Amino acid sequence: MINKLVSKIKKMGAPVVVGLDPMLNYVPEFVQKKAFEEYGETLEGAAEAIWQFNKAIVDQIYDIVPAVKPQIAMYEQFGVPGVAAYKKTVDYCKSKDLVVIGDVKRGDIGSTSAAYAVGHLGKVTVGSKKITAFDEDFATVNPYLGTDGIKPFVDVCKEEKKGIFVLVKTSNPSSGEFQDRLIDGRPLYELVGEKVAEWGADAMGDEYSYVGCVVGATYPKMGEILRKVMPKSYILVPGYGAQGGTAASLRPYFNEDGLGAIVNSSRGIIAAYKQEAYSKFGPEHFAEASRAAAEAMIADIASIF
Ligand SMILES: O=C(O)c1cc(=O)[nH]c(=O)n1[C@@H]1O[C@H](COP(=O)(O)O)[C@@H](O)[C@H]1O
Repeated sequence: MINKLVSKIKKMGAPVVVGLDPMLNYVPEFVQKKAFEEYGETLEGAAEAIWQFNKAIVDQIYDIVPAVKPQIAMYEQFGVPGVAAYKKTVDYCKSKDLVVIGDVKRGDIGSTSAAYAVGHLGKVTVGSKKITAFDEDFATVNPYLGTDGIKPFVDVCKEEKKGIFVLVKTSNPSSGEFQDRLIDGRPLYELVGEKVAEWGADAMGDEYSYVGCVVGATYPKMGEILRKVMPKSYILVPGYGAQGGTAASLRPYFNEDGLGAIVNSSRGIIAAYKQEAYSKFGPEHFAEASRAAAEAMIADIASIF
């Protein structure tokens, strides 16, 4: 999948991921109303509303961006119907040939990580059959439990030719509380970065490893250092747009050839119609506003090269 991701990025000239983080209050009234008429103001109604919202946006962006990143929390908040909407979204995006990064942020003791890895990236054994469950192309993984929490994911990635993005330096304001702490004089994020390079070394695609990492757009100096620490890992860069990250600071996350990083924006794209800059679209044309915002983001990032 890393090979497919890299080739789609090259073909489209767009190192951009659209984050599908559908909060109900981003879904225009008319979409909510229709879903509630059918299913009532219920979890099923909410799940239908976010699914219809996602579908309209995906139809507008699948030909200009290589990948999407559905954030499972936004679906899980609606319980079982929400998780069904997550799976429907994953399947629909794959049918449109988008690379799907499941933002599930898993990681546990080895045996539990193995179950997460199988459920999200691999195949689960049921009697004599092996069945895919969520079947995303990539998953985000939390490294706090160390090597035995990561290895089951890497094993499944090698089997299935899928990938993971390991949290190394997150975009949020408190990320330094633990991640910047010095251990033997070196920040923890750097030590995690070295581990990512090690975990990924024997799980190589053509140019990049199946093991990528996450480094927030809000910490560009660290992005520059981490690019060198993990030369073969693709960097998933969240924090552009709504969290204040700008294209101007993103050049060091990329390699010389313009590859090596992919930048996510969620709210900035999916709720674009609520922004002044895209207000001309109005709520009825929310998905066209998302396309315009994605085009603007692609142009903004292209301008740094
Ligand atoms: O793993 C992530 O994607 C992630 C890591 C990180 O350090 N910061 C971060 O914002 N994210 C996710 O990226 C998305 C950012 O959304 P926006 O701020 O709306 O663009 C959310 O789904 C976050 O959960």
